[in-house]
Amino acid sequence: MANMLEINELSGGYTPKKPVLHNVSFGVQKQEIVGLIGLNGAGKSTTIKHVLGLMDPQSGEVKINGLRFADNADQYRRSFAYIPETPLLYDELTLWEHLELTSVAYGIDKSDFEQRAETLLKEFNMTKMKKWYPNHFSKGMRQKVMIMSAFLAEPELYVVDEPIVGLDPVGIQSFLNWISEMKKKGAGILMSTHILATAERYCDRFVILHQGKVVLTGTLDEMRLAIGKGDATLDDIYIEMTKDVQE
Ligand SMILES: Nc1ncnc2c1ncn2[C@@H]1O[C@H](COP(=O)(O)OP(=O)(O)OP(=O)(O)O)[C@@H](O)[C@H]1O
Repeated sequence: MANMLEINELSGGYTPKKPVLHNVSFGVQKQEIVGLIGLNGAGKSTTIKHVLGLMDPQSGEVKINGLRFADNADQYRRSFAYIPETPLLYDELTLWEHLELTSVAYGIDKSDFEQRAETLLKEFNMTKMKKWYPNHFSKGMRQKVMIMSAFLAEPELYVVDEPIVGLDPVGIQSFLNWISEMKKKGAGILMSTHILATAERYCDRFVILHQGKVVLTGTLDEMRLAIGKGDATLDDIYIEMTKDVQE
């Protein structure tokens, strides 16, 4: 199956003289969750910034459905939703207004919007906070606004950076159920996380980044085969791969 998100030989970073990413290549297909994992500073967020179109590749390319950000920024942006690690909210907008803003940005019609928004508010236990402003939200509630906004858009691709840190166990379960449901409906998901036990259960494939390079990629079984340890957990594989490169 063709990749929906395609990263080809991407090198990039914050200054041209010192790239952070070196020839990174991987893809995300429809109906799969790909876990992007690596140590602090490995380059996960930098990869995500390139996918979002916030940074230009120094070489190589990033395409969503065959389109680069530079080809058509509006169309490119509308094909994905991003759930950031740190929630970014507007102090002067209520929770409901945040959701409305998302629906306008993604061109969702009013009746679809209202039905989806009410369902999400119920799922994430936020119905009674509909008219609240962000300064009354806890950290987890702020994160839920970002999550609900992304799910409201129902994009083809979800780009998710550490989504469950700060959520309570019920919120985590709602997030994981919903993301699995979106996958079943055809979405592709790129998820960066340090929570390996969850990644192992929910991701179909993994990309292990180390020092800005892809050091291993594949399903859990493919990675086990690659390191020659048939019963390795994702933790074991991760430690093995980052240890090898450090030596
Ligand atoms: N704004 C920036 N300007 C310059 N260098 C940066 C900037 N942000 C990150 N870096 C550098 O890029 C490299 C990769 O960082 P990145 O944030 O992509 O890592 P990460 O894998 O997301 O780490 P973490 O798990 O800690 O979030 C690091 O060496 C970091 O110091």
